[in-house]
Order: sequence, then structure tokens, then C-alpha cells
Amino acid sequence: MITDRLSRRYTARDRTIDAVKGVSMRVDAGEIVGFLGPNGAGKTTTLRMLTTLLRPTAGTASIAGYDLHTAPREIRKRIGYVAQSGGAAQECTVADELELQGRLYRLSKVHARRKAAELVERFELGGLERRRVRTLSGGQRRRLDIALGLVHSPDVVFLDEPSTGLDPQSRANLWEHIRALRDEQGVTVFLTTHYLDEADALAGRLLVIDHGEIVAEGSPDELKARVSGDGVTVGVDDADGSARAAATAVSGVDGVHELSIADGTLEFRVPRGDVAIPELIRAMDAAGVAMTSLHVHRPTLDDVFLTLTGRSLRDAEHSTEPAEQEGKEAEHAA
Ligand SMILES: Nc1ncnc2c1ncn2[C@@H]1O[C@H](COP(=O)(O)OP(=O)(O)OP(=O)(O)O)[C@@H](O)[C@H]1O
Repeated sequence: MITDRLSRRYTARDRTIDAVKGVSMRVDAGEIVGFLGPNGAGKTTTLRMLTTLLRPTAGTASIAGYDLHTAPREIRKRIGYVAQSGGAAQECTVADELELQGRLYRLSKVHARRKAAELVERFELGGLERRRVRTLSGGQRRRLDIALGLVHSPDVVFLDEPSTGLDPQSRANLWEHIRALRDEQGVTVFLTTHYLDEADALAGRLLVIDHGEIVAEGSPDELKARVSGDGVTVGVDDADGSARAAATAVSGVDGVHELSIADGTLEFRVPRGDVAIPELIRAMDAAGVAMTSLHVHRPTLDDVFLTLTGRSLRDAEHSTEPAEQEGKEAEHAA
């Protein structure tokens, strides 16, 4: 899959929103690529363009070997799309839903039934075939959603926030299934997420999007290596203004950078946390500062995001900007 300056502008009443601004990317066959960004960054909009559900306002893309503008029908035959809300009908049974989906993709009755049985097996839905969708647990439901996206054996599958709302065990289980798709069937997986742990656990390569633009690209480890050094957090008893004295002491230690103080907590980076700790403790002791805690952590994807954008992805997760729905225009699906 290749995109070249793919863009989408929404026109809602009297204002325009450039939700996606010239996204260029390449995804090779058999990759699991994570599309990571905070709420409102443009992930879903990009995904809907790549899956032919929304027309780009500029740019081009080739998906599963076909041009997005001229051959959306061919693309749709070769891709699977699992939306955030899933697609299964509540009152249908699991088996009926899978078979019906197969029939919609013009599989013969026998083939649809065989495919449904195969997917039930693959996604651990055995024994649930006669259950109504609404009675499934969150994890079972999510596995069914993904199975429905695979009925026609697509080359590329797009997953929008696959594990949102699942408990930790179900998430880990779902990730296993997603990895198996790639490992055992060679399916290319493109998934959006705003969960750092999901991106870290699943994706071989990440594209980080912010305000509609790709701001970084690389494996989780490559991205983490961009953050210069380990993070250190020191708590001090600030009753007598010790935080300032601590900051002065710390800034004399070799390699300390990006130092900030807030509410008696110092945060900074050092090239190597394990090497810096003894010296930091000596410097604090010499300055007569009472430390209440000392914590060193390896760079995380959140640090990467913070370094790249000046904002924490965790903070961004909570400051959800309500999506403007009034501009929902007639979207093409031809
Ligand atoms: N139909 C629409 N009309 C107008 N603006 C829209 C529409 N859909 C999305 N937007 C705006 O475009 C921007 C990108 O939204 P998008 O849903 O693509 O982000 P996202 O990264 O998928 O976020 P989330 O994680 O919340 O799904 C946001 O500012 C959003 O408010």
C-alpha cells in the first residue's frame, strides 16, 4: 500500500477542517503497521479514505495493488475493514452472521459455511455458533468483528482501535490473534490506536500522526531511541523550598537535561539512569535535600510523543475534542 500526499478537508458550515494533511506512506505486504495518534489526529479519517469509504480531497493511493480513485471496487474485494463499533447485528447468531457475510461477498452457500467454520476455529468462537451476538462478551464480540472482516480472505486488513474497551486479558488474547493473521496467513495489518502499549506490543512499525500530519515513523525501538536518554523523577519534601535546592544540585550532575520542577517533583533526562543514580544521590545529600522518591525509566512511546509534539499522548487521550458531526456529508462508496 502506498499513499502520496493523501488529504482530507471537511467543510462544516462556515469553517473548514484539514483533518488529514498530505499523508505519504508505504506499507509492505505482511507488515503490521500501527497508526498512532491522539483523539482527533486524523486516524479514522485516513482509515476511511484507505478503505474507500471517504473520498480524499487531494492526493493518491494504491491499495492492494489498485488505484484508490479509479478502482475502489477492486480494492474493496481485497481488503477487510473492522470499524471501531464493529459490524455484527445484535440479534443474529454468530454462525448466521458469518455465513451471511460470506454470502454478501458472493461466496457459495457451501463455501460460506466452510469459511465460517474456519473462522470460528481460528478466533476461538467454538461452542458459540448458536449464541446471539448481543450475548457475547466484549472479547468474543471483538474477535467476531475481526472474523467478519476476514470472510473474503483479504490481503490487507484495517482495524480501527481493535482493543478499545477490552480488559487486559482479552486485549492480550486479541493481539495474539492479530499476530497470527500475519504470521500464519501473511495478511497485512494496518491498525489505528491511541494506546501506547498496543502499538508497542503489536506493530513492527509505527506511523505517528498529529494534527493530520505524520510526525514520525519507525519501529517502536527506533522511535524510543530518538528520545535522548532515560527519564528520572525525583520527589523531595518541599516544605522548606528544597525543590529549588534539589534542582541546583541535580543540574550540576553530568548529562542532566530537560529539567523541570512541579509540586516538589523534579523531572529530567540523563544519558544512562543506572550510571547517574549514585552521583544524583551524592549531590542531593551534599545539598542537604531530603529525597522522598527516585524513579528511573527507559524511554516509552509516550516520551517519544512528548518529544515530538510537546504534548503527552496520555494527556491528549483525556482531552478529547468532540468530533464535529454536522459536516458528515454524503460519502462515496462506489
Ligand atoms: N464528518 C466530519 N466533519 C467535520 N469534521 C470532522 C468530521 N470527521 C472528523 N472531523 C474532524 O477531523 C479531525 C480528525 O478526526 P478523526 O476522527 O479522523 O481523528 P482520529 O484520530 O480518528 O480521532 P479518534 O481517536 O477520536 O477517532 C478532528 O478534528 C475531527 O473533529
